[in-house]
Amino acid sequence: MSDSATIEKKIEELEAEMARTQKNKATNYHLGTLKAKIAKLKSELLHGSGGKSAGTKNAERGFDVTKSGDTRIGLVGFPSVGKSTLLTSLTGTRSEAAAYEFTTLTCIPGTMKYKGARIQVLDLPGIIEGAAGGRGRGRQVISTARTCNLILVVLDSAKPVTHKKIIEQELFSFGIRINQEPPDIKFFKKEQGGIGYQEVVLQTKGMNADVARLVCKEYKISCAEIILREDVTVDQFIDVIEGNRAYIPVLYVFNKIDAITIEELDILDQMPNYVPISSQHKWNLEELMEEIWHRCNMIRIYTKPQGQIPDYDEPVILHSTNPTIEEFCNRLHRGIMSEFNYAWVWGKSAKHQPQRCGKEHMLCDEDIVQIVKKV
Ligand SMILES: Nc1nc2c(ncn2[C@@H]2O[C@H](COP(=O)(O)OP(=O)(O)OP(=O)(O)O)[C@@H](O)[C@H]2O)c(=O)[nH]1
Ligand SMILES: [K+]
Ligand SMILES: [Mg+2]
Repeated sequence: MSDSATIEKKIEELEAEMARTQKNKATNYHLGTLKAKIAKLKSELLHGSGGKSAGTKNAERGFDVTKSGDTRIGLVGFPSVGKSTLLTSLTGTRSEAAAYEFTTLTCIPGTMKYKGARIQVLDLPGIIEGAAGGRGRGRQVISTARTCNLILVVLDSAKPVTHKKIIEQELFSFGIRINQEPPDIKFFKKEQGGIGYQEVVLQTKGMNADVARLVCKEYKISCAEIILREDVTVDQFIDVIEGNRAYIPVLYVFNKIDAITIEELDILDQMPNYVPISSQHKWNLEELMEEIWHRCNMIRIYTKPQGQIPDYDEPVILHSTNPTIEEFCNRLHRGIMSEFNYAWVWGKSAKHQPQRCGKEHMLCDEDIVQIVKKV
């Protein structure tokens, strides 16, 4: 048996053992150890023993496409669901589309402009079950997906919904955590002093000091400080120890709605996080772009040169994770910060119109900013 087959067999055995083990207080520790063992083996399967996590090793590179624009989104899905047709509809960049599977064999980038933002869209080869484990170009596809700010999981409306689960599983096993925030856990290794464990919030999902120690033991960590600041699962704790998880929002795109009945469409329409479209007929693309805009968490800042009206055509795009004046200046052009004195701000973030602000001030969508330089 090959190495990977041996590991897969071990994982299967452990998973079977987990399924047999009743969930209760007495088995909690045992389940924690099993989970840690499985996580470790899976990581070994993906990255070879030594078990370093996804994305760090050179061998684990995605397609070599330079990042451009204000944000990056990736099209991930089974073959022939219409990813390339969608890229062409959204960006105007032609990516070959055809009725046979695996038409696209590499990553094709395009750019779509929306609300003044330049959004890089990556068309990717189709993936199938087992992609993360090394089938086809799957690993390269998912490595590339890890570099995106948003993943569009493209589905064929007429195909079984199990496809969605399979794609999610593939992303998951490559360390991508979809539509969830990184858990609020502080974890760092120390030179000595054993395992320090603190709960800031009452734990109700299986975590406690003993489970934490058992999991650490599995990872051969003997000295570390652990502070749980929210109610977390053992899996979330393992994610933090493994490190290198990518927390990425996902939007589900149901394509080819022209091929289903109105009744079927009504059902799809009620699902959260879904946008039904037809990329071929360009149906509902406006709603899709609006949803993309929301999930990319971008904000538009208009610049106002002294004595002139603001430039509404070319907003500066910031990510709402870091919407400071300093970031705005750096986006305008490097070097501006050395001349920065203060800024006038109009809009939602200003307490009065305009407000005089320093570089730490947090901006809101559609604020107007005028930079005043040192004299
Ligand atoms: N009816 C219908 N067919 C579509 C739609 N979008 C794409 N197609 C068709 O579906 C087939 C596959 O489209 P592609 O764009 O090549 O799909 P893909 O996901 O890029 O496929 P791979 O690159 O092979 O993974 C083509 O025959 C398209 O014309 C749609 O909205 N409705
Ligand atoms: K195709
Ligand atoms: Mg394609």
